[in-house]
Amino acid sequence: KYARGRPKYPLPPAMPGALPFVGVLHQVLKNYSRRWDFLKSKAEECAKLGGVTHAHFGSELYYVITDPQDALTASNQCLKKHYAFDLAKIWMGDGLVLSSGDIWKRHRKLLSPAFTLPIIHSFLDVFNSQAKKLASSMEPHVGKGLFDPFLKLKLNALETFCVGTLGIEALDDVNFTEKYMESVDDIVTLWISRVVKVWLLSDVVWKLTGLKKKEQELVDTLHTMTNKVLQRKKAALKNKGVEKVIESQTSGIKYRPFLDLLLELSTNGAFTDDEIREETDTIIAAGYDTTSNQITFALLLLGAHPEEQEKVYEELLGVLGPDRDVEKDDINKLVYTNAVIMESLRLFPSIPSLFRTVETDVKLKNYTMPAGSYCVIFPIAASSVDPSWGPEPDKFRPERWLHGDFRNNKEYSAFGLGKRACIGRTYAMISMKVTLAHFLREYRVKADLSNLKLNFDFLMKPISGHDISIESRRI
Ligand code: HEM
Repeated sequence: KYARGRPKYPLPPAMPGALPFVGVLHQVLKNYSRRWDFLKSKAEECAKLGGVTHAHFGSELYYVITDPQDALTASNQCLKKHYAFDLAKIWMGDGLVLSSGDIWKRHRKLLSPAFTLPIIHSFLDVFNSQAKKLASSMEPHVGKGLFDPFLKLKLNALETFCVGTLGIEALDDVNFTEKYMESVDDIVTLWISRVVKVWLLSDVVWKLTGLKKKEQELVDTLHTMTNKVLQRKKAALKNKGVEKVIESQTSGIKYRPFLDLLLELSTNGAFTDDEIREETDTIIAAGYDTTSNQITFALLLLGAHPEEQEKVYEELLGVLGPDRDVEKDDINKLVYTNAVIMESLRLFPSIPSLFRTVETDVKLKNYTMPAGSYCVIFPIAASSVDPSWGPEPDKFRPERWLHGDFRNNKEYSAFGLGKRACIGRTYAMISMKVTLAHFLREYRVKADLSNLKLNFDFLMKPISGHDISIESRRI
């Protein structure tokens, strides 16, 4: 209490269950293996207490925010990430997700042209062929009972990235995606244990436990892999010339894949070689796990809601017929499919909370957060207890997206809020629609949500009970 000093401004209600000295530290440790249930219950309690609460984590002051207007203010005013994200700098440096201040502003401006709608439309060939590849890889499971589709979905999303966004024409190392994915999973697990088991935050302890060495080995593996890709790409561009553009067959749009654009920026001197590697690692890491995770949630929800699944199927047949690829004019016609994805993002947001540092005093509607505190913004996690989402906010009802009049910004909040909102939102939405379009025309999915268990590292993930079964639609 002494270390915390007297609060500079009146505090919002305390988060229930906080103890005088440790704040909510004991709860965080106790709920280590159920981190998502814990955070969600805190978000719901916060919503019931008016949308802003406070808690101490040791001597640190945290504001928990669920109120939509305050969430937007905090997202826009507190652009610096929480210090826990600095752990990942050893891997992603000052890539877009981790950087702040002028570096973030400059990189965001330079990278935004790579994520516009015409560029994403030009990836449709890759999205369609990858979605068909995914659907046929599921064939051996038809009629064979429950299986876990998660790994295949993840590998497929990572491969889609490599081929489409990065523009790597051939992956000669067939284990590239597996190796990359395993190393990412291992390093994230290390960091989460370091943040939650606070004694590991000491560099000395981190080194003594041997975990620092393990971390460095994983980072080296990831850097070596990205550097290899970059060198190969550079050599190819040197031979063909930087001006080379690819023409998409589906959209007819000429485009320059993400890596080519980055390398072009480096020839202009806008990015150094290190910055290019950092941004490449960042975009891959931020993109493949999120989309495959979200597709898993959408399949589980549809598997547990056969009526809604039939409505998606009917829409897909109506717009695309039984076999046709998704073309750019189809995307806006898949209204119900879109609603299903949005509803899955609302109920199971892959990134449910934004952790930020308060650098200068920030005025919310009823409270002021002092510089030096932190905020945890839940743009959507309390929606299951929020009546403004319409009837039965805790239930899967895609219809709410067809005629909902939600408060401003809400429909996008699963992709973050304000200036730092997800740069890959359009990529994610279109690639998920294409994946579902091929998968659901091929198979009828069944799932049981009652055993679903989730956990939360940097993403909210299904850890058990997410098996599905599939039957062919073609018989
Ligand atoms: C379902 C899929 C996705 C979801 C739910 C999602 C969600 C989010 C959220 C909530 C944020 C804000 C994080 C914060 O403010 O702390 C974010 C940021 C970001 N996302 Fe996504 N994302 C998805 C897919 C993608 C894809 C496909 C890409 C890349 C192609 C991507 C790249 C990024 C990047 C680079 C940032 C950092 C932006 C910045 O700080 O300026 N995301 N995402």
